[in-house]
Amino acid sequence: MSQNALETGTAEADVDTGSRQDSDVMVEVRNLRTYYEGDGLLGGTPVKAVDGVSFDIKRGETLGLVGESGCGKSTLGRTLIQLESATGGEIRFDGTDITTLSGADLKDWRRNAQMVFQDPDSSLNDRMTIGEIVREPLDVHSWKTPRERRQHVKELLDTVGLQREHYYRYPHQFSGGQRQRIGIARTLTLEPEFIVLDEPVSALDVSVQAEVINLLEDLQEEFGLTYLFIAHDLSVVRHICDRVAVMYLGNIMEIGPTEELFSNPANPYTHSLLSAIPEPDPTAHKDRITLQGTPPSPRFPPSGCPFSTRCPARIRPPEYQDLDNELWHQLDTLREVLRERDRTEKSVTDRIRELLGKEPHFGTIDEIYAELFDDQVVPPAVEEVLDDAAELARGGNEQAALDLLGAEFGSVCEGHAPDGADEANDADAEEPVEPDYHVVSPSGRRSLCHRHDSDADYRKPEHVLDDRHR
Ligand SMILES: Nc1ncnc2c1ncn2[C@@H]1O[C@H](COP(=O)(O)OP(=O)(O)OP(=O)(O)O)[C@@H](O)[C@H]1O
Repeated sequence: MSQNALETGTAEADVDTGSRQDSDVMVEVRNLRTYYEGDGLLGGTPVKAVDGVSFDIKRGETLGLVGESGCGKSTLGRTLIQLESATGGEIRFDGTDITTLSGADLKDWRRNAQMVFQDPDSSLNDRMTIGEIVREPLDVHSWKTPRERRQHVKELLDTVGLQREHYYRYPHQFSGGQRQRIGIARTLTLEPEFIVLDEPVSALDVSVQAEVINLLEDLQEEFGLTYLFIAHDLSVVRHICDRVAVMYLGNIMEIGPTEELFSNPANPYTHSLLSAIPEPDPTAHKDRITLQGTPPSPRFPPSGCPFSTRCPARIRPPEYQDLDNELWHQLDTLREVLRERDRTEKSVTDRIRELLGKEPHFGTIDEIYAELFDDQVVPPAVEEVLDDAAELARGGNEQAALDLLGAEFGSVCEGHAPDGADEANDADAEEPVEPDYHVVSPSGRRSLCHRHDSDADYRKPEHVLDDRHR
């Protein structure tokens, strides 16, 4: 935990209010979107890597960013320091919207924000000495005299636990951990205030990871740094981060103080993610939540809540409240299977197969039904819908089958994004609209889920998830 956060004590209580007046806030992100333009083969549909996120980062804190591979963590980190251009929204650093900077202003600002990469080798040129590598940003910015630059670099080598003599050596003469230290020294040359750490220890041996983490913590304290810490390893995140943002399909699903979020998650996606952490005590009872299928393509995100297609706590329509859990799960699986087939058809390979008049290698709808429902007692009302959907699918109209199943078994989760995120994700909106997250704890922790809606009488996510394992 950062010194700053410890000293401010109560500061976390208003951490997610998004108040522009809060002088402790360094970075304000509002309705940020970063899309990668599609290529011609996929009809020019952009990849919505970051799709309308809003959050603050406080000065001196470490904000963790977690989520499955491909959910947009790196893109978000890269956009925050303008290595990627935002498609829309705002990123305010100390009040200045940096998405509007260009030319000399942007170059000047870049000194304040740097990035440490997962693979130090990618940022270390093997033909340059360590001194040259670390000094390069100073040269680019014509910082002071060459002599002062050399002196500064040698001091930095000291600071990151290397030796001054290393100045004249080459990257290949160093171990992975030392190379990451070199990358960190280079990051520090221009005395940035904000650093994006993108999986900074994932590529290192476990024994070295702790050393580099300790170094990052020491540097934060010494220089008053603010970190965005992107990581897969949730135990490292729990150790180092003051707050955590949980990302799914380009959206932030939950954000709040680390310990609280880990010990009492609110969002169904956070529950799922945390349930995958191995339990140190093998006798402890813990149910792993296995999510169905793979995350949807960020080119074709689902309507409504981004997590709706895989959410184990998806809200049911009132008439199916009492349907057997297992059967409900199988109905969800059927929809996911049909969606996957639909999505797969959108791949380049299948488009080509289609053009060549070849059949995709899918099982028939009857085979899928047999696997899913042969062991189930299916009430007549459900059976009727299933029969109609099967008929449509057999006729080659799987999208119509999906629509029918969606109309019958779908719910508010698929109809609307929680709390105004529909508007937040409206790429045509002139002004950024901040999604109105539910505040789920006195600390100001926020979560994006219809089940938190106090106007509706929904059961809490954790109760629904508990039931699934009974
Ligand atoms: N330059 C690019 N052009 C097109 N699509 C991209 C580009 N970079 C990333 N993507 C896509 O954007 C989405 C988000 O990728 P990103 O790397 O930001 O995710 P991530 O959460 O950091 O993943 P990982 O944990 O695997 O690094 C993915 O679908 C990815 O394929």
